[in-house]
Amino acid sequence: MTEFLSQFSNLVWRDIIDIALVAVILYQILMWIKGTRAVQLVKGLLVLLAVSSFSEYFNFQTMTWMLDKVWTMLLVALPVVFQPELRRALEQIGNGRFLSMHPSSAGTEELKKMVEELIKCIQVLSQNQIGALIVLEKKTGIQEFVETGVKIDGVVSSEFLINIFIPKSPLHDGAVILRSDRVAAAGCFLPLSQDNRLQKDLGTRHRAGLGISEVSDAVVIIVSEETGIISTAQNGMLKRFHDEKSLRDLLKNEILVEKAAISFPAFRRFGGGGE
Ligand SMILES: Nc1ncnc2c1ncn2[C@@H]1O[C@H](COP(=O)(O)OP(=O)(O)OP(=O)(O)O)[C@@H](O)[C@H]1O
Repeated sequence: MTEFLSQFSNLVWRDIIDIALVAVILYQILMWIKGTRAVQLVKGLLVLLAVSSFSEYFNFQTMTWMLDKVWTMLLVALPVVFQPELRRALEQIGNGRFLSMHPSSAGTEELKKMVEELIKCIQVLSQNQIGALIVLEKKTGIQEFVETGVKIDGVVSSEFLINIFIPKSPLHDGAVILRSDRVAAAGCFLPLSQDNRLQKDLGTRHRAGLGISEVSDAVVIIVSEETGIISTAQNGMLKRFHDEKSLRDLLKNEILVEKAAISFPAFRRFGGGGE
C-alpha cells in the first residue's frame, strides 16, 4: 500500500510538473505571437484543424485526402513563409529573451525619463529643421527592421538622439528604433507605405514612418526636414502638426499608461488611465 502511494505521488508530481511546463510554454508562445502576423496564421491553422477533425470524424474520404495534402504542403510552405519569425524565435530562445514576461524590461520611472528625453530631442530637431524618423517598438516585435540598421543598445538621451540625426553624421539616414528605454538601432530601413491617400508633398521619410505603423503597433515620430513639422504614425494613420503638449500626451498614453496596464492587469481591465 505504501509502495503504491509513493508511486502514485511520484506520478502526480511528474504530471503536475509536466502540465505546468506545457502551460508556461504555451503562455510564452501566445505572448510572443500576440499582435504579430503569426496570430492570423494560428487562427487559420485552428480552423483547418477543426475542418480536418470534422472530416475524419464523419469519414469524408475525399475531403480528408485533400486536407491531408494541404497539411503536407503547409509543412513545407510554413517554414519558408515564416522564416524571419522562426529565426527570431530561435534567436530569442538562444539569448533567453523567450522566457522574459514582457519585452519591455524598463520600469515606469525609466520610461518617464525616456519620454521626456525624447520630447526634448524632438523639440530641438523640429526647431532646427533636422529631419528625423524615430520608431518606438511596442508589443509587435520589429527585430527584422532593427537588423537592417546598426545595432546600438544605448540608453535614450536627447543629446544622443540629436547627434544621430545631425546631417552628415554617419547614421542620420534611415530610422532610429527605440526598444523600451534604449536605442536599439539607427540607420534602419523601414517598409514604405503604399497608401495613396498620403499627401503628395510628403516624401519617403513620412511614407516609411507610415509603413512600419501599418505592419506593427509601433508608435512612430517623424520630424520634417523641410518644415520642422512633427508628425506621428500609428496603426497606419498619420497625425500631423504636433506640439510639445500633444506629443507628450500621446507618448504618455501609448508608453506609460500601457506599461502601467501591463504591470497591473486589473488597471487594464477597468480601462484605467493617467499615470
Ligand atoms: N525606407 C526608409 N526607411 C527609413 N528611412 C527612410 C526610408 N526612405 C527614406 N528614409 C529617410 O527619409 C529621408 C528622405 O526624406 P524625404 O525628403 O524623401 O522625405 P519627406 O517625407 O519629404 O521628409 P522631409 O519633410 O523631411 O523632407 C532619407 O534621407 C532617409 O533618411
